[in-house]
Amino acid sequence: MPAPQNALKAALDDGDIQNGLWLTLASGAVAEIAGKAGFDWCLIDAEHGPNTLTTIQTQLQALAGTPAQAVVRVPSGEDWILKQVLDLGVQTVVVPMVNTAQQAALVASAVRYPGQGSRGMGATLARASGYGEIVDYVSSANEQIFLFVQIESTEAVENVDAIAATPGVDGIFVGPADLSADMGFVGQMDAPEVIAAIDHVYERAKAAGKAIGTVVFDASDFQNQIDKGVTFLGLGADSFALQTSLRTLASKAP
Ligand SMILES: O=C(O)C(=O)C[C@H](O)[C@@H](O)CO
Repeated sequence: MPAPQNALKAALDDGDIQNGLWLTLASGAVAEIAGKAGFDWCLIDAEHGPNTLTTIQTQLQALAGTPAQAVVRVPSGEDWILKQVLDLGVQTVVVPMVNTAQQAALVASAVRYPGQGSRGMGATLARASGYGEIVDYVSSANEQIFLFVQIESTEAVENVDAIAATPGVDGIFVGPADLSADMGFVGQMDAPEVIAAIDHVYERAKAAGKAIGTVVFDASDFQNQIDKGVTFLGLGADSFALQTSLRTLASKAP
């Protein structure tokens, strides 16, 4: 029995648009609600969300019972955290703050087993292999991994061609908040200079044949992103609960 097929990878490899939600609340219940809502994917954010390996596992278990595919953004591209997260069973990972081709190569190596990388051997006892049930996991896992690296600094934009050309990098994810801040436009993700840099990254990622991802919080921008070639599109976050609460209060009888 081989590793489970990564349906999100298959869809992105086909160029299909995949809409998702950012999970920032580290809640299994919220992950389950979001997974049932109809998103193609739900991303467990361990960079900015208050997540531990235990909360990541809980959310993966919750999402397993829903149609949504699970994605994890790790806090950083260090091999030890990638190993632990992959052993929990996720197959699509987003790595923040990748600024050079050298960093991209190290991350690409960390997410695949020897032959294509240097991922540590431990999954035969872990959730990723069904605690040993998937006897061919190690020999089939590499091909089901989908790695997004984040371009979110001026340095990364300058290096985007080399990063995108790195073997094992499957997608290029633009972090508009961090990129704009690094460019000197803190909080101004729609500054013309920022938009121009993002458009450049999109064009170079397309030229390299890589999937393009980003996350936006303004519904009026969704189609614009898709028109530019984004297929892995975050439409918001679970912290929308606040917005829903405010709208509910605003609609109450006087
Ligand atoms: O820099 C960014 O923008 C991202 O990487 C996405 C944010 O971290 C996410 O929390 C949405 O603001």
